[in-house]
Amino acid sequence: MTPAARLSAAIEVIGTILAERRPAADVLKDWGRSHRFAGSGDRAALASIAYDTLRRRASSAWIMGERVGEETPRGLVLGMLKVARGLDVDAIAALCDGGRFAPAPLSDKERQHLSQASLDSAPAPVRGDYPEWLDAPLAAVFGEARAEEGAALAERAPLDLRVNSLKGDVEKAGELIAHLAPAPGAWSPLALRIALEADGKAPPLTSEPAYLKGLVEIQDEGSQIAAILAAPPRGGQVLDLCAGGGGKTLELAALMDGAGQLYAYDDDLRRLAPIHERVQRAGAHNVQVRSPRGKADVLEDLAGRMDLVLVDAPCTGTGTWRRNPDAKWRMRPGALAERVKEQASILDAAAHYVKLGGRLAYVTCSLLDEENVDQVRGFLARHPGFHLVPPAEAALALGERGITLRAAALERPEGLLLTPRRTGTDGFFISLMVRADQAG
Ligand SMILES: C[S@@+](CC[C@H](N)C(=O)[O-])C[C@H]1O[C@@H](n2cnc3c(N)ncnc32)[C@H](O)[C@@H]1O
Repeated sequence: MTPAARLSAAIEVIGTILAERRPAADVLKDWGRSHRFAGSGDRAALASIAYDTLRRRASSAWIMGERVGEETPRGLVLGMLKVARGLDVDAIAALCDGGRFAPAPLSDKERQHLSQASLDSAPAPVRGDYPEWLDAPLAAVFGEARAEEGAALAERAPLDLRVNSLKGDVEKAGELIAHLAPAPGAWSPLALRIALEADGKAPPLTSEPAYLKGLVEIQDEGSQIAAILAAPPRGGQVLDLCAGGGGKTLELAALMDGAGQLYAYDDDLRRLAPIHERVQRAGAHNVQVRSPRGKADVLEDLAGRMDLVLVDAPCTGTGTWRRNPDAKWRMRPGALAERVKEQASILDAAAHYVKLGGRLAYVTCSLLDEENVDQVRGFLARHPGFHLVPPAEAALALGERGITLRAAALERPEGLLLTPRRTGTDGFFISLMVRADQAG
């Protein structure tokens, strides 16, 4: 396919994503199935145009004189070429030459917008590329910086790896994947960062021997920091209550040096399923997966026994918009209210497993106070036996890097908030509490 034909295909795909409100990945997969002639390079280029357009939806629409919700797929893609890829009007016109598979030539109005419009006077939700209804919640957290925070969340995310210390060290991993030019992480001593290719494509990491042998895992550095700050004690008893596919479970196991016992639970059997194979691959022998079994209480024997309970809570995922740009436009106020309710109930359940002197780590990949500091305040009010661990103390788990992390992150008494703009990671909130009183 020519670059112009890829552009036409992207306009069609964006039209379907917006009209049917379906996840971009599904629509792109369907497109690939019904266009078998397209090669992997075409599919990757198309995905890259579609995701960049979704990342910059509000600013792309603004540039073309349109508004989110009333915009045209063509306007969005053309606007994106200017705001995200920096193409000038002549370069865009050259792609839209009206040829057989190319988009129609630019109209005078489109030419005018592409050559003259700017984001300078645009409101924060446009400059930050997020839905208008989230302006007030984001302003409550970031104030005047919300547009810059949003803009950083509208960038492409790098590919972060975590070296599995149960299988080897950073040097060994670095040698095995030297051809991918990994750079050390800024905070996590076991993080390696791989730059994306020009079109935003990530290398096929899961086919690398280092991955197949369990020496490296794919994990955003923010997620890595969350598990490090949770500081699972070596030889201790730890419960990962919302383990999902086991991203943090594997890291906790490595931080525990494979000693002690780590229980991994998730109330969704399907989400938990990949953990079995991942635990094997990682050589994480101290992990015991507790799968839900109908109404049976599969964690009953752990009550009051845990040195650490990690609640990596279900959340709106506002901190991961770089990786899921279509999710930010699908998010609705009702979903936020729903997550807040779930989080409070999971936190209450988690308290039950923490032993006296044990800790509760609350983590979300959300940026919103409702899911973060408010949630922690609510929990402490309902559970007076728990006290906050000051973020300064929690950050000590990172040694000297903890000092710079605190300076970079948004620090509140309840915890630390990492963001792409501040820490170059996905957005993560991390709060630590200790059970100081039997009352719980
Ligand atoms: C943010 S994800 C976990 C990601 C995972 N810890 C990782 O690092 O890959 C949140 C998880 O919480 C699970 N969950 C939701 N409600 C739950 C509940 N009441 N008890 C346990 N897990 C729950 C969801 O199924 C989901 O897998």
